[in-house]
Amino acid sequence: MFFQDIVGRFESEQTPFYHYDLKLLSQTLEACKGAADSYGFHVHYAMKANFNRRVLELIRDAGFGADCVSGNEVNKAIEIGFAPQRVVFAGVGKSDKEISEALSHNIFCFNVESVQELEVINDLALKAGKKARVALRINPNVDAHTHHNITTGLDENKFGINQWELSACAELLTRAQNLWLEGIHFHIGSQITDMNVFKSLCIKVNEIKTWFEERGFNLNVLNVGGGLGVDYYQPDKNQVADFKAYFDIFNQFLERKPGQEVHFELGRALVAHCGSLISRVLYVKKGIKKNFLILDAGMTELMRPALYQAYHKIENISRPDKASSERIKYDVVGPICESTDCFGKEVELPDSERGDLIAIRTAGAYGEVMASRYNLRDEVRSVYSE
Ligand SMILES: Cc1ncc(COP(=O)(O)O)c(C=O)c1O
Ligand SMILES: N[C@@H](CCCC[NH3+])C(=O)O
Repeated sequence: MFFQDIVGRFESEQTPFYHYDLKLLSQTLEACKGAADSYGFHVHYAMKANFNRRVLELIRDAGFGADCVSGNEVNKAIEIGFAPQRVVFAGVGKSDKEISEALSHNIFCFNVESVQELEVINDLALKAGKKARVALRINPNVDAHTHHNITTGLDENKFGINQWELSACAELLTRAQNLWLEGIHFHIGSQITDMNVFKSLCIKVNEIKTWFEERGFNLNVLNVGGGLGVDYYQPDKNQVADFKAYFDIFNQFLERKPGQEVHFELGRALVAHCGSLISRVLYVKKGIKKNFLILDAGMTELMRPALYQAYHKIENISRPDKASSERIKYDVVGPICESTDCFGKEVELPDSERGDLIAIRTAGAYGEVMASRYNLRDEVRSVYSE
């Protein structure tokens, strides 16, 4: 059992808290970096997945760049010590203030999501007396075959520049004095587990890259975004994602010229498994139709189940011995005043009692960062093991 060695230490901690296994994080980073390096690929960590300081420091030290989606993320990446030339800034609604600040940091590149944004960055760069490096985030209309709410690369999505606007971009780039085109950028969605999706993406990227090159544009960078999924059902079996298989697809199907760099923006696959939300059973309610385990953590600490009906494995880590004996079905819920505040329905667990510690697994990505103070909850704490 994953927590066997440390559950004693958790007893004295005030719950709920996020637990980060920094050793597992390091192993994951090493596996990813090794696989990427073997093809000469560059990975920018998608900070939106988790911007916990300790997590970021390890990622910085492992040699990753940072992919940011707000001015505050850019500032934090710089403050933590990511080199500005390894920082990229995407986002469909960058404010003038955010753009100007990022320009002042001399970040590597803006991933630009509309024709109008290109104009604005050009104007702001002119005012700042700079040349802004940009990549065009293009919406490739490739279906990521993931949850509808985390799909980003279809025509119906707000993200990226539509393909019918490419001529307008090309025209603008030819006359804009303060823009420098670095490359093209794509991100089609998250929690993608079907590798054929990435193959389809490569085919589309090749097509769009050719379109630009035929018009005389030189693309230094092909940025294919992130999206690699993890196994939420068997976190112990598949603790480290198969980065080799993932990068293999791009090595095989993406056409790149000598000197052309391939960039990735992985978030979830790097940090999901190292984090768990640890909570305590406050009450056990045995009903006629249902049994409820009421925890001291709720959707305010981990929003994914309420937002996407996402599955997270739930374990009673105070009672590992009973795993093979009688199990009871519980709806595992939080204290928040919302009916969707539920981590799992009909979850089979050992007969549980008030005070038991419950682990909600694979919560390192889009967990702590999406926490809220709704119901005036305390800010969620973090505990680490190395
Ligand atoms: C532009 C961009 N890049 C990278 C990511 C990271 O995605 P993931 O955590 O699925 O790897 C996201 C989030 O989906 C994103 O919007
Ligand atoms: N927040 C989402 C992923 C969205 C990624 C950002 N585009 C999740 O929890 O799965």
